[in-house]
Amino acid sequence: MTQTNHSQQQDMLAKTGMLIEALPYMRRYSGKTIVIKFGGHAMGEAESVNAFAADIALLDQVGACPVVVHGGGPQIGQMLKKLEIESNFIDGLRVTDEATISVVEMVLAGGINKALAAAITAAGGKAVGVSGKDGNLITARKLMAVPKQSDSVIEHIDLGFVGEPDHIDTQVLDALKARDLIPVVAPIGLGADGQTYNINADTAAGAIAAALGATRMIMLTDVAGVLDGNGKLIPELTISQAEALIHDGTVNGGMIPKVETCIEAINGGAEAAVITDGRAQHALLVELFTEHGNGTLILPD
Ligand SMILES: Nc1ncnc2c1ncn2[C@@H]1O[C@H](COP(=O)(O)OP(=O)(O)O)[C@@H](O)[C@H]1O
Ligand SMILES: CC(=O)N[C@@H](CCC(=O)OP(=O)(O)O)C(=O)O
Repeated sequence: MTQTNHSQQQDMLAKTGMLIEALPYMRRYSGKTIVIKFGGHAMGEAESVNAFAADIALLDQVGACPVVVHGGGPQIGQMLKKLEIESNFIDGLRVTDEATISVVEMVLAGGINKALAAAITAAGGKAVGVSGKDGNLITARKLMAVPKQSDSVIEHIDLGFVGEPDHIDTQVLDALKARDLIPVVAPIGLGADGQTYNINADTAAGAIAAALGATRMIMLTDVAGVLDGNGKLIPELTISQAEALIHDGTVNGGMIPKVETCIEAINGGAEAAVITDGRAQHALLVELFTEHGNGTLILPD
């Protein structure tokens, strides 16, 4: 036997071992809905999109029901810059005027949504891209920014066409899932007033996970998960423990809305949520098909 054949054989044996270890977890998620939020930062280059797409196709092939909700903040920013449209964020939300909402919809629903559905399909899954405007999936209401006290005057901040989900109609998702099609959702909502709203992708994923009663909502971001005061990953948190970390300031900045969204998703009907690093290779598969996963698992109390 040549050296190459020997090492190929070793490699195959290692892969088989991994497969055998993963089998019970694959069974655990068979027929279960997994909502995955794929953020614009986690997307990075085409390579990361293709790797993510392959993981989603595999999840589908082993019998789980993945539902992808994607972001695209950095990509929207690039397009706005190209078009010389100024863009500002308040508390992590993009102030969205009329010109901006057209660009947001074009980039999310027109560009990223279709590219992601095509990548998953090319990887062997059959994905269908929709936006929250399709089949009343996300009915949105204008998001009223939390008023801030400044010199005892309450400042109301108008974010323009930024919305929050008012109602999720799961019919479109249920129909796709029933035909073994993988839904890929762009976080755009339609108001009862006919207005198109820009919705933060984390918020949209949380609302969809709650409405579907998902077994897991997995948020792929660019940190390992929720970190403690020493920067060490916390593998598991109950809702009360997560709330305490927000309260004492350990969880701050962009991690606050992420953890809050996980808590809301669980309180709304999802079984558990995970925050993990989407840049790590096969983050999704490691999370679901190994005993301890690799991020922070948030569970009900
Ligand atoms: N306790 C914490 N654990 C992990 N990240 C934290 C924590 N507190 C604040 N953060 C910050 O939150 C960021 C993640 O939020 P954000 O940048 O909004 O993610 P995304 O772009 O994926 O939506 C981290 O990069 C980190 O700087
Ligand atoms: C209201 C609001 O801020 N919407 C976001 C929607 C995209 C998003 O959330 O993308 P990431 O997950 O990549 O950040 C935006 O316009 O950037």
